[in-house]
Amino acid sequence: MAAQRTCILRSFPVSGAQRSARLHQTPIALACVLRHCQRHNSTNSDSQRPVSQATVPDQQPLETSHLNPLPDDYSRFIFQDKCRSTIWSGSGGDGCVSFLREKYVEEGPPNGGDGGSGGSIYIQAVEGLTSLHKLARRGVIKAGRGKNGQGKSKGGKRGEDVLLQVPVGTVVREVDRYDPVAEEELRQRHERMKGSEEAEEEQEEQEFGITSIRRDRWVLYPGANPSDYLTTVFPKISPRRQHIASMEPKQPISLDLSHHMDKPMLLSAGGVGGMGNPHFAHRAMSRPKFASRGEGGKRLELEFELKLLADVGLVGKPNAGKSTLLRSLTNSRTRVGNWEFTTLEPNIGTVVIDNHKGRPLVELEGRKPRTNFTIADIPGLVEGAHLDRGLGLGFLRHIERAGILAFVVDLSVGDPIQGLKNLWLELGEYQRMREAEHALKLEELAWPAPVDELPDFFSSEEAPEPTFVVPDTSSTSPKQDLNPLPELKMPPIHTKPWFVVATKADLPETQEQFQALRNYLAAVEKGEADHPGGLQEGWKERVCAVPVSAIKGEGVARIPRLVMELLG
Ligand SMILES: Nc1nc2c(ncn2[C@@H]2O[C@H](COP(=O)(O)OP(=O)(O)OP(=O)(O)O)[C@@H](O)[C@H]2O)c(=O)[nH]1
Ligand SMILES: [Mg+2]
Repeated sequence: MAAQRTCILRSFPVSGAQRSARLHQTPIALACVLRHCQRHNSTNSDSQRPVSQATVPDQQPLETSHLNPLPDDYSRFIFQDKCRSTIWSGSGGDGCVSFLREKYVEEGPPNGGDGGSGGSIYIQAVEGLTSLHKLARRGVIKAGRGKNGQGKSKGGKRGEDVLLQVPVGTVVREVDRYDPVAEEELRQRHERMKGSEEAEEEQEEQEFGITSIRRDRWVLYPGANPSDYLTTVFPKISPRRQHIASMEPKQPISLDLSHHMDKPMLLSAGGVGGMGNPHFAHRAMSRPKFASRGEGGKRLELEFELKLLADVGLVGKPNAGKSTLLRSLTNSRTRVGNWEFTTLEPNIGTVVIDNHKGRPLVELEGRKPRTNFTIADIPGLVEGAHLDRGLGLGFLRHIERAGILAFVVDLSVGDPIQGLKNLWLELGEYQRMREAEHALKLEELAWPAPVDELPDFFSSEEAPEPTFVVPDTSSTSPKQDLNPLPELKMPPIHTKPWFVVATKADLPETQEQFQALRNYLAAVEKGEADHPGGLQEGWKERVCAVPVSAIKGEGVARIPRLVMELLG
């Protein structure tokens, strides 16, 4: 076993399998990776043999090309579909204590500048990104802190904003939050509710506590003694937020970024800068020797989950030719190989239908003309994938949102009709799993929150305003982890339009198989045969099979036209 492991490490440096092993760390997945490696090694051992040789035993081996590449001719695609990040919006800079100093002006008026506000965090879903790995790598993300104000009424510089760009189809969910402004509001409210007398007593008891609170909120003139924090009479100011904070999403954050966003969206506004000493000047105190500190930045712990958003999802058994089909339709350089589980991570490709001439080939009624559409290729589904065989059903979530499903069946292996039925069976199981999951989440939500979780002072007559309710930020409560992702409004899989791509039609003795498949689909369309998934309400309006030889690029031109018809 040790020798085998060493062999994997040495002979599989391209890291596709290693990445996958990290992603799917189940024994089954690991077994698949091992199998993959063994196959990879066996391919390497007779490395000069063209890939298609095994597929076409009696024919001349096809020349290597874009559609029949060597096993090493593929682009590396780093894929990560889930990650958790901690983001900190920037704290505001402190206000400045300063006074005008000029010749003949002995005691000038205060002129301390305000602190700059902290940087905010924005999010934007953009087309073209297909993975969350860049975000995952960043770990803790911090926006810049605002600079402190300076003398001569110079305001501090704003902190740097941070923009998080994520792929379209990302779901963002809040796990935990720490908001110092909300905490301060809560503290002040608590004080008010307790009554001034009690508060005074408490103040005396907790002198040290008060000192630290005051130190957190106020800046004294340079050279002041620490005891001055107790003797100085500070005005009462309530915590402040930047105006843009009103544009933050409602808490707890749950976003479904299913469209390309032209403009970034505010996720967390930075803390507002502190006020310089001129703000506190009044008739009784014309030269205040203190300024306020900037508000602290907010911490958000967010979970990101990507569900690829493609127009068409390719579903097929391993080695059916899905990736070759993707290569023939798009410029994708996804890996192709004559062994199962060549594809271990989803791939997405764009089919350009306007020939780069700026005029769309297909105009859709009442919709913006499309110049392209996207196709997602996922790892193959083996029989019994719902029992976690092969790579399981997990990757199906990436085609869950696809508008159209394309079932890729290999005409050269077994009965294509049975193959199609098996694929539908797995889809049906996946749909059932999703429904059960959904029901479970609804059940969890229906449970009322235990009363003892609420802070004790909430039980008094005055009900708290919702904005002041801050979750317990000292630790991430396990209950919060159970919160479901926002429910995605998606039609059930079986109601989506679908068609069949019958591949490897160039191989001998595939004609009869295709005829049988075509007759079966015609019968399904007419209602003479059952839906392949045995679903009464399944979509069967215009089901058809397209014979192709993806490896030669033959017959594939019909697919974009068909997709555009179905999308319209
Ligand atoms: N003769 C012939 N061979 C094909 C055709 N399409 C694919 N192949 C071959 O079939 C093998 C598997 O192709 P892939 O595209 O990697 O299959 P896949 O469905 O992506 O496989 P997994 O990624 O393992 O799920 C490769 O050796 C291809 O060269 C075709 O139309 N004709
Ligand atoms: Mg593949």
